[in-house]
Amino acid sequence: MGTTEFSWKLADHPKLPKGKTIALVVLDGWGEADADQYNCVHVAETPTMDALKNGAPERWRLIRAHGTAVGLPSEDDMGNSEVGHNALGAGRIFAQGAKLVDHALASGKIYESEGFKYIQECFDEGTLHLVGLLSDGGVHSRLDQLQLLLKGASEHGAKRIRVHVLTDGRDVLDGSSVGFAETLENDLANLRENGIDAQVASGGGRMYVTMDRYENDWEVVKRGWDAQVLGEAPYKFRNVVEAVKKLREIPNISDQYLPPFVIVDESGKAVGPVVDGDAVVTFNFRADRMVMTAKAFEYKDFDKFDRVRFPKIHYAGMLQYDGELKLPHYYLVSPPEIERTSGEYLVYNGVRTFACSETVKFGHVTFFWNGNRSGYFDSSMEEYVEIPSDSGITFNVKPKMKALEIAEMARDAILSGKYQQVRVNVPNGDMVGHTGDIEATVVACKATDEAVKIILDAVERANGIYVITADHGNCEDMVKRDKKGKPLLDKEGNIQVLTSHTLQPVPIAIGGSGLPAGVRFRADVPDGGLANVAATVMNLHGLEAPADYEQTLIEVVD
Ligand SMILES: O=C(O)[C@H](O)COP(=O)(O)O
Ligand SMILES: [Mn+2]
Ligand SMILES: [Mn+2]
Repeated sequence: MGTTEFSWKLADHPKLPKGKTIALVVLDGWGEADADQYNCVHVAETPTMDALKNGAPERWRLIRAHGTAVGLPSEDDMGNSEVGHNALGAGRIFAQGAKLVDHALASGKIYESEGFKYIQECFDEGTLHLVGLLSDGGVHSRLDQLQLLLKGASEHGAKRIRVHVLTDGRDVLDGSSVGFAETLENDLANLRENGIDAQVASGGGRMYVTMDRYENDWEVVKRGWDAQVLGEAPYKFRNVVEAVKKLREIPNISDQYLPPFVIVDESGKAVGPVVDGDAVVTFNFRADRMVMTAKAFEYKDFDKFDRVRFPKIHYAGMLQYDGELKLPHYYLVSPPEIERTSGEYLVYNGVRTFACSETVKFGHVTFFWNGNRSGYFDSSMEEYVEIPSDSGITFNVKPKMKALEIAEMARDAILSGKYQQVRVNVPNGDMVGHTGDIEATVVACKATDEAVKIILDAVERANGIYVITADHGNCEDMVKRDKKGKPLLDKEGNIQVLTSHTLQPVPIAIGGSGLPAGVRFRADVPDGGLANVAATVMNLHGLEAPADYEQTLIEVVD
């Protein structure tokens, strides 16, 4: 077999010119669904997006954004930002964390990993702490994986286990945390019957405790640290089911935002603070919302908040969360090796890139886009700008978020003539969609559309090209439905609001005054998905995509 030497240099596209400015816009959580009153894209005034859809059928289409198209275990798995932006940026489909963890647990290989052996060293004398999101959402973690890990760890020598739960209600229905807590309690009771001292030790809602991302608000991580490590929290309960039920009674408190609590014994003492000699595993496989906590557990020098105590522990992540920082050092399952991403190719092929979003999505168009790698490939060729997000609020309060600021930043970057790729994420449809506030989500969709308009106007002025797409669905369907698509009602006859992502496809539109005539979507890639976008964009930059990238969505007809 002959080998050709690897080169970062890409061949020129035979028909498309180099040097065009491309605006690459990802509308977070913006899928395509049938029109009804729970489809906020439909309800909102969205003239710009409507014009793209209704204007040029050969330059607007739908692409797949969930399930196997983005490396998830099954077609029942909704898409999410991590796998979506990984696919968009890398141009290929990688088996993702959810799937890799499934395999490692099923084969037992997880227990042979260096990471597991490292935490196992603490099992004789210390406690094993498992910290993570308690739901079957499959976006950051999965309950069945936690269950297997609990069983496997006890079979591999863990004698004392403490679980620190984060309630969800964002990737799953609000209120479902009670059921997940009951299931977990039941599993831990079974372990206790088998002589393992296993209990829930602390908890809190994922958006208020521990799972912040991109350093938006370290207070969130601190609340988790205080409850999990120090055993201190404003609420104390004897068991997790009671905790979740009682805290949900607080007005305006949902699963996502439960305040931190600790479980105490009959004398009021926390049952599971983390102390010297313990092992800690963060069992989420998804990276973004574990990086900050991983730093708190791992870094000796740390100044983001006062940890009060920094116990000598053995810490491992379910996966390694940041490939560049090698964080954490120990992990139970190797993450997908997402290399040779489109961003890295571009810097070797003379394409200057500008990437921007607000804090809550900033890492999506940088870190996720580049294969879960922080930092620049080449700072002389790239500029990443983060617009600070509002913190300490739920985004239904300010549903316009920073869409306008992001669009203006993109506009200025396009008009500056300094960049050939201007890449942004507009977060509103997703971030407001997750609150379950339908009225606010309609406002979010309108704001998104206005942002797109600003960017398209700049593209026209710069004689550039636009590629408008999304990473997965969310705001286009805000109600839980039965198999026939009919909204499901709860016992009181109210609709069940869907705070999570969806299984819907997402739109992709191309155009702009700089788009050469004759460029259109091919008809022979009907199953195209997010991973086909990278080759498409490379073509629009006048480059052929690497041979192993998923095929381009476009052709040029004479
Ligand atoms: O982390 C979150 O906010 C949700 O679990 C998933 O949303 P995202 O994948 O759009 O970030
Ligand atoms: Mn997203
Ligand atoms: Mn989301």
